[in-house]
Amino acid sequence: MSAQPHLPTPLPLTFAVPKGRILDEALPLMAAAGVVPDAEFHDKKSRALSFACVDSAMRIIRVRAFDVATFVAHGAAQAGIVGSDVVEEFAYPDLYAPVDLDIGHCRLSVAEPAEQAERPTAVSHLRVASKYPSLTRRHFEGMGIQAEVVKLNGAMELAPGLGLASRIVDLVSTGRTLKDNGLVETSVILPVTARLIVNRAALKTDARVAALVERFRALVAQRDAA
Ligand SMILES: Nc1ncnc2c1ncn2[C@@H]1O[C@H](COP(=O)(O)OP(=O)(O)OP(=O)(O)O)[C@@H](O)[C@H]1O
Ligand SMILES: O=P(O)(O)OC[C@H]1O[C@H](OP(=O)(O)OP(=O)(O)O)[C@H](O)[C@@H]1O
Repeated sequence: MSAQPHLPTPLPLTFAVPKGRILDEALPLMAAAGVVPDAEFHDKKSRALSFACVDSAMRIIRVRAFDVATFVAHGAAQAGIVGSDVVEEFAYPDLYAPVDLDIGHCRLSVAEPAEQAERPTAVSHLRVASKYPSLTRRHFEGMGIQAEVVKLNGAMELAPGLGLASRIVDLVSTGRTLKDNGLVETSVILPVTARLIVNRAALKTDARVAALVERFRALVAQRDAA
């Protein structure tokens, strides 16, 4: 009898998720698609960032939302879940977002102080505070305005009152944060939902990635039909 050829064990498929607010809505969908992290993932005291899965051929990494896209675009993770705001901001050519998961609904909007919005003036240049420099520049360019973006990572709403910028571009959900900081939404740049994202090369070369996309696709179709 001839010996079986020794085939290398494939590395676990790495699935990246953001650590914050999308996660609660994403976990049930992931579970239905067979992406189930082990108990340590839910242990608040654990400082681990990478977790085994019930399916030992997978692992989950938990990173910041913007970094989910970076890990997947560079092939360090093969798939993940992230908001379309992040997908559009980076526009990585190697990142493909094949499934709209219809969770994590919000919008990327321009906002400014209420009293300023009441007296609009024509301008050719603006200073805008945002975590989204690329989307911000593109939006204002489309209006013939050159936007100088002051990059902030949070608490954007403080910028106009403190003279850092005349406007902000930030995510809005209930509108409460804008209201409580004396700002009004003046235009919507992008409606946002969470997407399943995959690395394009991995999709072509790893059948497990294509199978994962099909499972998420089927789940979303099933939910839409219900
Ligand atoms: N009201 C909201 N504010 C911010 N993000 C929202 C909101 N509603 C939905 N989202 C989605 O959640 C994403 C942020 O996800 P999450 O909070 O999981 O990330 P995070 O890694 O904790 O973020 P950060 O890096 O800012 O700490 C946004 O990119 C967006 O797609
Ligand atoms: O319209 P709302 O329902 O008020 O939500 C919008 C707020 O939520 C997000 O901040 P988040 O709470 O994620 O904190 P962050 O400033 O750390 O991003 C976003 O940046 C807004 O500040």
